[in-house]
Amino acid sequence: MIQQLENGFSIRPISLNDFEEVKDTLSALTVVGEISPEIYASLLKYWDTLYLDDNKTKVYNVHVIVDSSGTICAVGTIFLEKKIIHCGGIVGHIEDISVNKKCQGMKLGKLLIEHLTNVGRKAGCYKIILDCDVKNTGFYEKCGYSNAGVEMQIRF
Ligand SMILES: CC(=O)SCCNC(=O)CCNC(=O)[C@H](O)C(C)(C)COP(=O)(O)OP(=O)(O)OC[C@H]1O[C@@H](n2cnc3c(N)ncnc32)[C@H](O)[C@@H]1OP(=O)(O)O
Repeated sequence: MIQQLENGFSIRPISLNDFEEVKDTLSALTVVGEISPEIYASLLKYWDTLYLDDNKTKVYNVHVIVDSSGTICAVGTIFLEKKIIHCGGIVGHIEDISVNKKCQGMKLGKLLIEHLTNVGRKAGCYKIILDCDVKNTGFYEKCGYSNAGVEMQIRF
């Protein structure tokens, strides 16, 4: 399931061996904190158990962009939520988008969003949504997204 992108980059689902590089790449987004290789492995195993009704489309699609040497440059997720409304429709949630600091500004973020959006479109999503900081709205607009409201949260 490796897909070639431009300039020697490619995109593929996350794998067990990606542990350290994915943590490093996610640190451009937020504090990753303590997570053991065992918990990482069980998370990947859990994601591998969840499929939509077609038994082919994964609910959790966590994908990485790698360069020609195989080094991870970006990571991002689309989670596919099956709903009651819209006739049992599917909403895609784009989450945890992070481009390694060394690779920012090289259009990898845009390629990643386009790829994940395509995963959602192919799965039959009637919409794809995401939360982001105001400073990133310009980036998502360049990816075809538009402002659709306000994020609310309660933190524990
Ligand atoms: C749902 C979520 O996870 S939101 C969290 C997003 N992630 C983060 O904030 C983590 C740290 N930042 C990053 O990982 C990256 O900088 C990202 C994901 C915001 C952008 O990825 P990059 O690879 O650096 O951006 P990319 O090179 O693809 O830029 C595509 C276009 O968007 C523009 N752009 C990039 N970032 C921004 C921004 N913050 N504001 C406005 N425009 C932007 C670029 O100039 C480019 O425009 P162009 O096509 O006209 O030349």
